[in-house]
Amino acid sequence: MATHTGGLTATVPETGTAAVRISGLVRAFGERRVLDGLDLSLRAGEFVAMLGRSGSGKSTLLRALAGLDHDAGGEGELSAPDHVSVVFQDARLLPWKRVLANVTLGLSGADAQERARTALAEVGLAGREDAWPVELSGGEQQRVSLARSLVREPQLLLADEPFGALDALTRARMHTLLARLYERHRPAVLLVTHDVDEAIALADRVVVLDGGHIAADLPVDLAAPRRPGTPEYAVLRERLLVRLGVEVPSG
Ligand SMILES: Nc1ncnc2c1ncn2[C@@H]1O[C@H](COP(=O)(O)OP(=O)(O)OP(=O)(O)O)[C@@H](O)[C@H]1O
Repeated sequence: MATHTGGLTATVPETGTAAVRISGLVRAFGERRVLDGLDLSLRAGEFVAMLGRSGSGKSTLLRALAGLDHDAGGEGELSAPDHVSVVFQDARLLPWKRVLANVTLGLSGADAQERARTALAEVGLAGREDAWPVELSGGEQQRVSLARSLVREPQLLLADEPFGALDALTRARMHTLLARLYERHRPAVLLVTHDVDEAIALADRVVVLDGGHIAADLPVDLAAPRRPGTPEYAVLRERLLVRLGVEVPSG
């Protein structure tokens, strides 16, 4: 199956090995080519974190992958699975629906409610099904958003700075939760983050978007648990920071 949007070709992968295949992707706003011949592939079940300076085009890429960029008339090829789910920085829950109804929204099947309850239990929110979104903390709302995504068993989970608005302690808890959910469900994940440590903690590979293309693509070959403080961790962290244009003090 293939759909065409302007010059951009979107297709469903033919094999189970590649969840995402992007080749020569161009996305321009006016004269400005935000994505400029971008190539990127994700294997099925692979967890990739994407870093990049503000305005480098990370959200633009995610929107294209999620099929949300209706004006995309760029060049290149983009191939993504049928079942894609997106988690944003804000949970985007419908305030007039209770928690369970937010998770079941758009779900079909007689067991939709039961699946939603299971997903809520997985993110630690059993018993909060009847709460209104406004009654939940930011971290709890983001957990509902994760449950809403995972109950759909996506082949590809796109996450756009999902923990960026949370405090450090809640963020650390969310890392543990996401790692556990990933192990259980095994979607391919593309996580956009500004946090180098978050990228190293969670991903199999970290890519840096710069100048409209993937400027660095580094595997995270660190033994678990990945703790800051080991020489290998420090080397990878520094390479990424340098690639992001952050001055790293020597010595
Ligand atoms: N609809 C649009 N119209 C015009 N310009 C846009 C549009 N969407 C994005 N851009 C521009 O494209 C560039 C990349 O934006 P994008 O949101 O993808 O960056 P980002 O890397 O996600 O940034 P941040 O890390 O700050 O969230 C920015 O300069 C932005 O102004």
